[in-house]
Amino acid sequence: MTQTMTTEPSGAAGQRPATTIDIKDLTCTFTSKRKRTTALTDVSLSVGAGEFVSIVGPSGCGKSTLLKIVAGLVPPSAGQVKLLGTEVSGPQREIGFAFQRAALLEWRGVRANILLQAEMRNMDKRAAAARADQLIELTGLTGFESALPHELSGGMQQRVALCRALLHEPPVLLMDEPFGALDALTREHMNVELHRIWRETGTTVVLVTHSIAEAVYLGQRVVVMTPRPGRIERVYDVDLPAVRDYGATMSSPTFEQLAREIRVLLGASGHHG
Ligand SMILES: Nc1ncnc2c1ncn2[C@@H]1O[C@H](COP(=O)(O)OP(=O)(O)OP(=O)(O)O)[C@@H](O)[C@H]1O
Repeated sequence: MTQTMTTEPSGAAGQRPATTIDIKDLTCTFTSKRKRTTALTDVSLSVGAGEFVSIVGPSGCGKSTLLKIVAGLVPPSAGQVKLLGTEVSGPQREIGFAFQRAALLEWRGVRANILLQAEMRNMDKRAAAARADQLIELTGLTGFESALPHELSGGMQQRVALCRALLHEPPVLLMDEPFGALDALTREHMNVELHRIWRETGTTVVLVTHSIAEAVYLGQRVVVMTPRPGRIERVYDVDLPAVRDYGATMSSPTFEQLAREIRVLLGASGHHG
C-alpha cells in the first residue's frame, strides 16, 4: 500500500522525511542466574521525522524492550540505534516517555505534576510555565490546574502524563500502552486527542499498543512483531487521510480491511497479544 498523505507533518508524499530513529539489526538477550531470554532478534526499523509508527505484537515479544533500548534505558546485546543521527549509548534526554500508568505524584496538582519535568531538567521557569499552560489548554485540562490526581478521571490523569512527557518539546515521544488502563470510551477520546496533538506538534511518535484499532487509527505505519524472540514480521503503510475523523475512519473500508489483515496475521502466527 502507498501512503496518500495530503497534509503535513510527515512531509508530502514521495518526499522522504529525515530519519529520526534508525534501528539496525538489534538483538537483546537478558541473562540472569537462572535463564537467558532473547527478547528481540534482528530488528531493523527507520522512523522519519514527524512520523507516527504503531507497534503491535503478542505479549512478551519485546515491544517494551524495544522502546527502552531506543530511550537508552536498556543496552542491546547486538546492533545499533541512532536517535537524531547520534548513536544511543545511555539514557536520552531528548525523548518523552509515556507509560500505561500515569505515575503522577499524589500530593501535587495538575500543573505541578506537569512542571516536574521542568524541575528535573532545570528548564527556564518562565518558558516552562508558559509551555505548561499551552499544553493544559491543548489537552482540555483548563480549570483543573490545581486538582490532585485522585480528583481526576483516568483519562485526565493520562492527559497530565502526556503534558508532562511533552513539556520539554521532545522531538520524539515513546508511548508504551499509554491507554491500556482506560475504559473503551475514554480510550477513544484519548486516541482522538493524541491524533490532534501529534498533528499540531509534529512530534515523532512510536506507540506500542495491544489494540489493533488504536494502532491503525493513529499510525502512518503499523509494525507487526512475531512472538518472542520478537522480529518484525511485517510493516503496513496506513492508506488513510492524514487528518482522521474517528467515526469515519472506523467505518471506512480501508480501515476495516487493514485491521482485519493485521488481526489475521497476529492470529495466524499463534499470537495471544
Ligand atoms: N530486565 C529484564 N530481565 C530479564 N528479562 C526481561 C527483562 N525485561 C524484559 N524481559 C523479558 O523479555 C521479554 C520481552 O519483554 P517485554 O516487556 O519487552 O515484552 P512486551 O512485548 O512489551 O510484553 P507485553 O505486551 O506483555 O507488555 C519477556 O520474556 C520478559 O520476561
